[in-house]
Amino acid sequence: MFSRFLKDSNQEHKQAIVEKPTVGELHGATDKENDSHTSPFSESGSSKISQGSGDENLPKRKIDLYRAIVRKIFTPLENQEESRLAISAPISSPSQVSHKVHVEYDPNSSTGFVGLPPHWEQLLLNAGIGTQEVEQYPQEAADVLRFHTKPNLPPIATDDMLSAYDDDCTNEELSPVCSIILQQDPYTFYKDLKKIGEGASGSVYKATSIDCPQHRVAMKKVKLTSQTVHEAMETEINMMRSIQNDNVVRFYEAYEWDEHLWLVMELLEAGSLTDIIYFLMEHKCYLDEKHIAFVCQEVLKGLEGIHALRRIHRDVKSDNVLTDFDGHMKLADFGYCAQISNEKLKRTTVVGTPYWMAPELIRGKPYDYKVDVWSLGILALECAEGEPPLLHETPLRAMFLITTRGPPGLKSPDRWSALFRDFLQKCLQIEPSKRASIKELLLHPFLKSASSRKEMAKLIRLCRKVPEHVPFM
Ligand SMILES: Nc1ncnc2c1ncn2[C@@H]1O[C@H](COP(=O)(O)OP(=O)(O)OP(=O)(O)O)[C@@H](O)[C@H]1O
Repeated sequence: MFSRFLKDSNQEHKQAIVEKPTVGELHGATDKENDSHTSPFSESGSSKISQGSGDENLPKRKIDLYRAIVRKIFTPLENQEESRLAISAPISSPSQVSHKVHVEYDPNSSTGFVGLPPHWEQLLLNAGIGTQEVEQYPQEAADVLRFHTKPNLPPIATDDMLSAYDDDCTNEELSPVCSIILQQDPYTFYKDLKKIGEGASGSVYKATSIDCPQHRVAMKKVKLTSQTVHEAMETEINMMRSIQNDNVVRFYEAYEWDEHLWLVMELLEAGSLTDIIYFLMEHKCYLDEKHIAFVCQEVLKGLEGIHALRRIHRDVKSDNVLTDFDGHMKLADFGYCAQISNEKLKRTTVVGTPYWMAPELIRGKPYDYKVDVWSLGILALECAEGEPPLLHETPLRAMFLITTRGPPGLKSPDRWSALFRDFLQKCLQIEPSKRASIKELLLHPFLKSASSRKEMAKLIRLCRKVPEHVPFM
């Protein structure tokens, strides 16, 4: 879901995380002192390393930057003749970057160097990634640039890395998706459409079945502007319809009509977890640990169902956790979901927000189910602090920091239980093999502190201003 990304880019909710009362203290809370807003990563917070030069320093800074890149990213070519070749795009994958892009120093050129793709230079500068950082982490800089400029997701890990779910895998063949897309006008079956959300690809409406008025649904309407859009929707439909899990939004049917595709699904009328988190932030409040444990438990159960089908969600974040007024939490948005058995992923769509992304994904390494575990850890931090780490950074710099710093953590760890800290630490391991599996996390003692669904429903109703005794219609 891109809506928040757009909002974030516009800096609309750039507020420092403050020490806030818990949900239990929502009423009558006293203001507490703000945390100093340090980087959630190690001591060298981003503010300390960002290159703060003004415009007057730009030419020098640019040349320094190029020099760093020439020296470190593009390994010197042994063949002198070859190294004299200037500009030879296109940009290749990072592992071959030195073979495809040759750069040489030219004191007569306005910038100092030739051969560096200009948009790379501009991207680094705009993102505030400084010379020293590039020098220190040349390969990471190359990786994030490659990912940012050519955001094909890296290949999924090969089968021998995926033993975790082999036994209970039910990777059944699905009927072709086109056979379940009805070529009919959805208005024949649904009425009272009311817009409830807007996504990157279209709008989402709630609606009522004409035949069965108790049956209320959510309908995502996407304009079929190209074959790519059609294929992306087919992927989403295919993923959704194959997963029957209480913690995954249910797919009902799809219609193709009048150059639009309509995806009809279960209605989660209380909106996204982001809405709950934002409401609490507006009231200088955050989720209690028991509510965070509940969220983690529900997301883990959803992921367990997805992974059992050898699929990876790849976009776990609060925007994609939908809620209802009975306290249910379900994973939504399968636009990025991937089927493990596909040896090479063919997606070419621009990748969404990077703040929840696992380091191996950004670095273009083969990856597996553990990317969802990392994102769950970021989601838990988001619940605790109102937003994911690095949200104040540009996406490119955030990606760079995710790959170069140690795992993110809580801003004020002392305020949280040892069990929660341990849970986070198990999710947020840089090395995927050291990261806990979904099964291990489902057994983690932190989840024993989870609130009941009823308590969660109470909080959701409070945040959405729906009285407890009123059944929601
Ligand atoms: N099943 C649903 N029930 C209730 N609300 C929903 C449902 N699905 C989506 N929404 C709401 O509609 C909004 C947009 O959803 P959508 O999935 O289109 O977002 P997106 O991920 O940004 O878009 P896209 O998939 O096109 O990238 C969500 O933020 C959510 O609040």
